[in-house]
Amino acid sequence: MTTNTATPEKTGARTAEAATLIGDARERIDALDDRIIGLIQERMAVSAVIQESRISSGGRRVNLAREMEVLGHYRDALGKPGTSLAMTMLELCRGRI
Ligand SMILES: C=C(O[C@@H]1C=C(C(=O)O)C=C[C@H]1O)C(=O)O
Repeated sequence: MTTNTATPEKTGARTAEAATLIGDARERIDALDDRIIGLIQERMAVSAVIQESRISSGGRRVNLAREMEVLGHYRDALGKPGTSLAMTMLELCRGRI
């Protein structure tokens, strides 16, 4: 746990109270981002196992029908930007196509 040293200068807040609140919330965001990055790295590893297994069996790395399901899942949950997020994540997991 880091000590909150947020100042109005660092946060854009106009009062010390708002700066403290923003500093605390930014610490939570940084912790969430660390967890999100960890989950993405875990997803990349699981995806690699699937891709390697398929390639070893004579198949292709990419399965577009499955990717459409993944894209739809993110779009349903997050709207149009969810599709962009899922496309970036798929690129992280299987490279550029
Ligand atoms: C992981 C798979 O392989 C590839 C990677 C995907 C993914 O990371 O979600 C989805 C489809 C495939 O292009 C899979 O087929 O499930």
